[in-house]
Amino acid sequence: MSEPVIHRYETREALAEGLAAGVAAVLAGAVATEGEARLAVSGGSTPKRFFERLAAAKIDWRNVTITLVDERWVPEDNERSNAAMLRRHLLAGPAAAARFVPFYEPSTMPEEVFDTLNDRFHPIGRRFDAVILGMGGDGHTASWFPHAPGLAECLDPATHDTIAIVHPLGMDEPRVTLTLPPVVDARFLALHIEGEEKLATLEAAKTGGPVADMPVRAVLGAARTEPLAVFWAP
Ligand SMILES: O=C1O[C@H](COP(=O)(O)O)[C@@H](O)[C@H](O)[C@H]1O
Repeated sequence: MSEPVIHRYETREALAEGLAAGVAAVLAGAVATEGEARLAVSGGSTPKRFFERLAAAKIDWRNVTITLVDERWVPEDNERSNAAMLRRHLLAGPAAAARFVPFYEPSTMPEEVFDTLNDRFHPIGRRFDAVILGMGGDGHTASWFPHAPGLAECLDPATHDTIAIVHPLGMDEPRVTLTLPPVVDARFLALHIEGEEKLATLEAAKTGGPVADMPVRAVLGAARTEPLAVFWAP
């Protein structure tokens, strides 16, 4: 397990500014050298401020592809949709010119459209210029929930699938998520967390133990040239 580098900010605003500046530099660099850039971001509530700062970055968004790290299996008119949150906070202003690749397809269960989604994500999933993860208080990241049916498929380092389906215990909604390889193969990999409680969760994950108890350990334990960058503010 390589030690993550923790970037501590005094405020959530300063964190959003700092993370957005870093991600914008990575994307601009990829556009300049390769003609295009690929970014995967998390959903939930934490990234909103960061999205709004990033959306204003002066880069050639027409050559940037953005997708989610994971999605709740709900249509975009549902308030729990990560895609809807991303459209509101990131695909606004200059960043509206980016190409967005969503997970959700109308169907009752994601299993019905797994092949379509896997084919959709395969070309962009290897390899991302930047992946920004979030984390829940239970140690889940992406939609890798502790002991969830589907977790083993998510975390298989040898899988050729870019996405996996998860059925988190105690939740009605299925999830669709990137698998471990496209996440840990990202050029720039960051974990964006806020609050003392999440810092304590990260510290608990770092002490070691079963990955299925705290799936964020799969990221902490991945062999990478660059260490995981943690962006934290109280
Ligand atoms: O459900 C999810 O939760 C995590 C953490 O969300 P937050 O609201 O605590 O920031 C998020 O990273 C993930 O993308 C999302 O689907």
